[in-house]
Amino acid sequence: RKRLACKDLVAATRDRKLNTFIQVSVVHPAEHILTRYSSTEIVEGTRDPLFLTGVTFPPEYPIYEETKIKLTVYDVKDKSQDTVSRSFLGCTTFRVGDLVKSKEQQLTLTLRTSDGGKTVGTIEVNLVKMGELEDEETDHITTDGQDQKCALVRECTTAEGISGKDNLPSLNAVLKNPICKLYRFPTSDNKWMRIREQMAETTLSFHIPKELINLHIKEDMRRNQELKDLGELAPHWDNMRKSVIAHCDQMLSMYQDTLAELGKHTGSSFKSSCSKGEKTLEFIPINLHLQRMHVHSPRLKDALYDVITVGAPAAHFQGFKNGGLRKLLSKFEAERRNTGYQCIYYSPENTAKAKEVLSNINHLQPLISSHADLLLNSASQHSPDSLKNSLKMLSEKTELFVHAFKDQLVRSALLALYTARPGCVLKKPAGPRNSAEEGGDLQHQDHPSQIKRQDSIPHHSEYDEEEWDRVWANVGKSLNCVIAMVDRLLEKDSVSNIKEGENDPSAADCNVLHTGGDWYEQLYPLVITLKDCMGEVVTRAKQSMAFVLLQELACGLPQCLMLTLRRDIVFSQALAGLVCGFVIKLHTGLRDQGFLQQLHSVGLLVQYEGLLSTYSEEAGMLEDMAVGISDLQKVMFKVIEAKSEDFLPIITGRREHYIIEVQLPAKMFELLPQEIKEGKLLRMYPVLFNVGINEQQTLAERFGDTTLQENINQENLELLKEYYKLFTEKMPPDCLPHFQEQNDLKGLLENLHQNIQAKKRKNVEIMWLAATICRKLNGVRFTCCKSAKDRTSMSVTLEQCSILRDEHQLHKDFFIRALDCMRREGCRIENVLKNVKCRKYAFNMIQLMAFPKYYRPPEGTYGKADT
Ligand SMILES: O=P(O)(O)O[C@H]1[C@H](O)[C@@H](O)[C@H](O)[C@H](O)[C@@H]1OP(=O)(O)O
Repeated sequence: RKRLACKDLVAATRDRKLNTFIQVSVVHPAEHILTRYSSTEIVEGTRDPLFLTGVTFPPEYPIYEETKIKLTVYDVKDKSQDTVSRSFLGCTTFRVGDLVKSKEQQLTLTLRTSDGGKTVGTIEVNLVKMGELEDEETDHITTDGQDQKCALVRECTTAEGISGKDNLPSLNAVLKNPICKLYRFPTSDNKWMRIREQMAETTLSFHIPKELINLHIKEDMRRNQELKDLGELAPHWDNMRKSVIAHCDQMLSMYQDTLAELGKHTGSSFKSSCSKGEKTLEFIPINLHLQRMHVHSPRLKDALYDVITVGAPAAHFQGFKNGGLRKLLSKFEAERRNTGYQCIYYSPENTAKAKEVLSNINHLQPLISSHADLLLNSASQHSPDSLKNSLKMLSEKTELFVHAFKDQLVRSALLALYTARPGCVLKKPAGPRNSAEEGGDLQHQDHPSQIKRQDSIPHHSEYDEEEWDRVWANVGKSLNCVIAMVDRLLEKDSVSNIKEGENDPSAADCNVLHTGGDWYEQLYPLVITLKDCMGEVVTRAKQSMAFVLLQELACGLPQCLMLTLRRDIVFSQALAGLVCGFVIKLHTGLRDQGFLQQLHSVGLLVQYEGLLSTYSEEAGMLEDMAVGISDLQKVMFKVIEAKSEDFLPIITGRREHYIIEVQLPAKMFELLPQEIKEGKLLRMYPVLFNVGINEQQTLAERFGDTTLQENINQENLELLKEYYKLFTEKMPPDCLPHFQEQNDLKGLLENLHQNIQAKKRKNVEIMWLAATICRKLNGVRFTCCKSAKDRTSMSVTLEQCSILRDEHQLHKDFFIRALDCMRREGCRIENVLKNVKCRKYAFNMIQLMAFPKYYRPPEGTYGKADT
């Protein structure tokens, strides 16, 4: 065991009890400058203080044998003040080399007054190691007296400290600038547990938004082109199209500008709380970090607890004057449906379908075309096996293609488009039709062709309804011709092989030369016909679907584009967090077969704890956040083997459907179950529970409205129950670590249900229950407030200490001390510093009075900070 301790502290006035802390400073050999490095917590009312907080030196920190460490002990007079008033008690200095080379790696030093004269106590210095780190080259220095203890740790704080050696490259690509803190807390049986708290930012904060914006640009450019390719339209529709394209182009250049700005960004990979409102950083999540607690307790296996902390995904630059996405989207949809516009109303489902059809076309057409070329290639090589294979692929893809258009929407949109062509005069309006059936409803104000809205889409006497069926069926027919021809060629080939083989075994080879050209020539015209027929279908279907999109855009310009932008911004922030959570979870669960099975057979639970109030602006943030999190359901993950040293995730897809490919080095990829290796898409189950805790929430409860929070919690409880149901259906009954756990989970869910129903004020029990359920279900935990700085810090530290109490036997008398230690000297105060360049949580007394008791930080750690 290795540590460092001080003893028998002397106070200026004999009868005064001491409130002490130790400040650790470093004297670099070359510079001879004293650099304040860190401090322990304050221990009150004793000359034999017991310090729980430790200090760590990152590996890149220049510490050598000649480096000197100065330990200064202070007595705190009044810590309630903004600047803690303290008086110097004594200090001592030692060389790191002396400690490292000492017997048992321990030094006992004398604490002296500043003039170097009077002895005021002693300090004992030791090196300590922690759990799994034992093998690593990490020196730990702790201070420890009979009763006075303080841990100083020299250890790794690169991602290695977070990831373990095996995971290094792929996690290193993602986690950056880690900060480590060490604590030692007593257990209820008077042993010591060691806790390493870590916090790291992630390159994904920028990488994911950039990838996403890139995809939006491509998607929107394609859509703008599709609008242009709609062909000739009657003046009414043409003007509409012009206006839509002008707006869309403007939007596109905004996305391009944002991407260019983000491209210039170098340096740190996190967006600070102060940059929330910056236009160019709109898509970047606020203050995104991994918060990890590594517990090493006697006789128990080491345990890791991760929480991703991030500011609520919200469109701060656009503001919250009119609320957030939840309200804005439903309001917009209602307006679009009810107000008369000069366009056709398609439901959101139909619009989504149109986008899906377009995306299928764009995906399948080039695929079919390349399979058709491969078929011709096989024909020219006269290779029966490869001919069969190419035909199989071609048939499969063509069937998918034909299937993609089997939709009433395409049919009705073709008619609608027909009526929008120049010179179309509708002679014989048909009887009223069900607009839902048709997939569209013409909303008319002063339409040139005199269509009345209530008439829906009328039939045009000259419109040949069957034409589409013919064009569409031609694809199938021409594929059948190709199949028949291939069959014939193969049949002929085998017959001639037998005949020629009977005469001369080498004749089969000659056959290639004689008939190779034949195969190609005979198939070529049929393949061209297939491509032509497909081209015909593609042009029509694309135009009809683009016409549906034109309606969507035209119906609500410019709000609809602003809403898309807002949703993209919020989604981008949420996705960056999710990808970070997924990557880390995958790395930590790589050797847990149960988890991996759960991942591919059920999917991943992602639980968000929201601390936003339902009052004023934060209500708007919560509305944004709820939609952003729910939109994550559209995301699927896939794990792939990395082919290079670039391990960053790759995104493909479009707004309604994204696939994130996470890359693992070969060695780690090998550990995965076959299903995941084969590229099975992994589903996400995001849930959000919010409990406002601050003074604004008090206002909401007294004078405002809390239904937003109640509705969100209720809806998400249903989602959580669904996930649990799936989990019990798909996983073997003994998959949970403890046999009791199944029942525990049921009880916890019931308890959560009751707490949500209870409508109690600031019912933080909801958060604890939801988080516990998430941990038991192997989920990814998130904690969010406006900027993930103050309230989030209170919540994650409380969660950490509660876990230590409930799962690791933290001595109950030390619960509050441990909590205060973490808040005063832990990673989260560093997070505050990182964000606002000041070590103060941005709370005042009045605010804190409104907080639930355990969410209040210790005296002296909060106050006015310029946020
Ligand atoms: O990290 P937060 O809790 O969202 O920070 C709040 C803080 O809770 C509040 O007391 C303070 O007045 C500020 O509004 C903080 O938000 P910032 O986003 O300004 O850091």
